Amino acid sequence: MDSDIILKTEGLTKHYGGLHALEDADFELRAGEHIAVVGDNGAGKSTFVRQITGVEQRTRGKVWFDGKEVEFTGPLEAREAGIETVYQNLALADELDVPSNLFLGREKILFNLGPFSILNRRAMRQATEEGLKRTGVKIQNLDVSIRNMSGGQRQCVAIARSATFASKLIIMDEPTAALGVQETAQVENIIRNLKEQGIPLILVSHNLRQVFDLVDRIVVFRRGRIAASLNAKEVDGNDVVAYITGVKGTSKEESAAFA
Ligand SMILES: Nc1ncnc2c1ncn2[C@@H]1O[C@H](COP(=O)(O)OP(=O)(O)OP(=O)(O)O)[C@@H](O)[C@H]1O
Repeated sequence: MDSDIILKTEGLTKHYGGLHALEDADFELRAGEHIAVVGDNGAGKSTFVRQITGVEQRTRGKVWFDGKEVEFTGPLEAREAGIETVYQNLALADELDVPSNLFLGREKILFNLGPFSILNRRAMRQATEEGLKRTGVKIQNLDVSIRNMSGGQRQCVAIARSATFASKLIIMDEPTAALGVQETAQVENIIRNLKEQGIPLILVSHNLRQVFDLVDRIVVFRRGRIAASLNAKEVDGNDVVAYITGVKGTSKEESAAFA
């Protein structure tokens, strides 16, 4: 396989009983590339993400990541391999402060005494500050518990967490769907920062303005299939909408079937 390719899927398919949510998806992501995954509601975008991140087991197909064929049995395995995922509904611990949330599940240990281990809070705080600086996330007070933060601030913590640990790939599924204008801009800046650092990204988004602002390539899903893979510089919003709705990229047989 071309060593420039970070992630590749071939014939990736997921059926839920008789429902063909994802069918034969061939997808490639290259080093440093930012790709948007777009499509109508129910087109199969999130299903595609879940098969890559080990959240579900695929029906068939192959996945290669970082030069190896992979079959993650759970999300932790994908994370350990270097894939960080940010979902719209966040997995943050309400009662904990920002550093503790950033290090949830991978705490820095000062003395390893099993369940009585002593956490290295200073090292965690320092790493948190570095991570936030690197990702451009501004959080006034790191000691405040997540419960007292706005939706946007929480989302920024989740994104900072993935950006801090992301070694090889970040996947964001609708990261700004629930955010206000300012918070959306902050998340978009983090994404630009990741691009500068050369960290590849898959961004699932319904926001075409955002997509054109941020990514190199746009992959359109329609009825569980990849309908197009477009260079963002060579197309406009009308082209993308035409693929999303099936005006373009639909075979004659499919048009006839749905006529
Ligand atoms: N766990 C599941 N069990 C059964 N059907 C499912 C399951 N998850 C998704 N589906 C179905 O699979 C299809 C694809 O759903 P998916 O969530 O991947 O779409 P999507 O493109 O992410 O849509 P949205 O933009 O609305 O999030 C839909 O018809 C959905 O109802």
